[in-house]
Amino acid sequence: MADIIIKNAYVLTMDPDKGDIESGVVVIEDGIITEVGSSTESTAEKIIDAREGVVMPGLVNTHCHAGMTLFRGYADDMPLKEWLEDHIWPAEAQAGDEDIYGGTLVACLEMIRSGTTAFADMYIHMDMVAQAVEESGMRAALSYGMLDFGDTEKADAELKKGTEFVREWNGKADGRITTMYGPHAPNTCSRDFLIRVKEQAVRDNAGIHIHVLETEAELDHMKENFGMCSIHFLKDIDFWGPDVLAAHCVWLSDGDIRILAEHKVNISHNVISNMKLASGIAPVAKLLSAGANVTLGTDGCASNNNLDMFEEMKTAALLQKVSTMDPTVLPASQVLEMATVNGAKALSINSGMLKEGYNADIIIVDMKQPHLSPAYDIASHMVYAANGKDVKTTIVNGKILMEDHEITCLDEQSILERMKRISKNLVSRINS
Ligand SMILES: CSC[C@H]1O[C@@H](n2cnc3c(O)ncnc32)[C@H](O)[C@@H]1O
Ligand SMILES: [Zn+2]
Repeated sequence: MADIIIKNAYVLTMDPDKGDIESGVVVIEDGIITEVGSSTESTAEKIIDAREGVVMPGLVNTHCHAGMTLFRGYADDMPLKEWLEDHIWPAEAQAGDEDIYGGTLVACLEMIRSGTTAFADMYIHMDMVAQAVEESGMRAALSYGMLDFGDTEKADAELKKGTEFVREWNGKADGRITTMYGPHAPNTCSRDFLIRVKEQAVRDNAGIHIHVLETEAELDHMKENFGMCSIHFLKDIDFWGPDVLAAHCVWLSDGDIRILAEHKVNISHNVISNMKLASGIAPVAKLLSAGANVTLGTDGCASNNNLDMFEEMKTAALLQKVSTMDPTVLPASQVLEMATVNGAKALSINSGMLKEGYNADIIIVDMKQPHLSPAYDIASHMVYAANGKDVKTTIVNGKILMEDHEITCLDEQSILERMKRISKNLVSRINS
């Protein structure tokens, strides 16, 4: 007998071999999708009637700092350097284990509610982040964010912490947690440190998550100090490869785009954060044309200021169209691919499609709503008309984390109460 059968659904499989199914079923057993389309199986522990709903793969958020829900609305309307150096970093220095744990739980609630089933995170107090992810039921690729600023003692300590985290948590939570190395950026990590991180990641067979060319200031810094941009600098030290997840990638030349595509680097496009911090417009249409694996991420809550991947999809499509003055770029189907199939590939997880043998990371979107009516083209609605609040059911690894808008995996009220308490205490510590 199956664990879950979802029936009577419009199934947006994202599987190119199968396409969409008007009224089909998805069967789940032991956390894995065992059938999609039609099924001979009619009994299951749980049957979900998804009539008037769209069943699709959960969205994959490829760049996040989940604990930063703590700083949602804390420092707005300024450029990255000032935002980080004068506000966020001093505030993070005051945050402790309890704060990051509480902030990450809020992020998990927000992501589950808005249809994200997996995310890549780079942050601090990572044992607490991993504990929160384990409890939430979500899937995540976690990395401890390391900065050395050229200080060799700090570099040693940071790499030790990063390595311990990678080794301790990889494969934990029934395989839902995987780990990566997280050197912060080429302008906050020294050349030697980045070389050591790459060597360590290769030894541990782990991926690397890094911010790259987010701002023009980074480009200027790299040119002044190394005579080349971050993309060429990282190429020079043999850093690039399909194991790397590069967030932002805004300030790219055509040559940089070729390097990223040739080395099969995964790129996380963080359009809303880039717009809010006025960092610039990433050349996403060109990256996709060059064959790069472009995915979507929200970045942290302090530069977005939410974790809704539906907003990210729509904004990514619209900004590329208007900035290239070409309405044909980033059509809805391609944006959906970025948020599902491409994201799963970047995190090396067997998710992102509804297909036999894939992880049962699935969401159901409620279509019985004025803003989704009529429904000629489901992909169009998912990108241009829907939002995170339309997600009514979220399943990860075959476990229901939200059903009919009701969170089933976490105690939502107590998490929100905890956030009130910890944020108040944190701000009073920062201001004292
Ligand atoms: C050391 S953990 C990660 C580190 O990154 C900071 N951060 C958050 N958003 C951004 C961004 O857009 N660019 C660069 N760094 C960012 C976060 O506050 C943590 O300190
Ligand atoms: Zn970031």
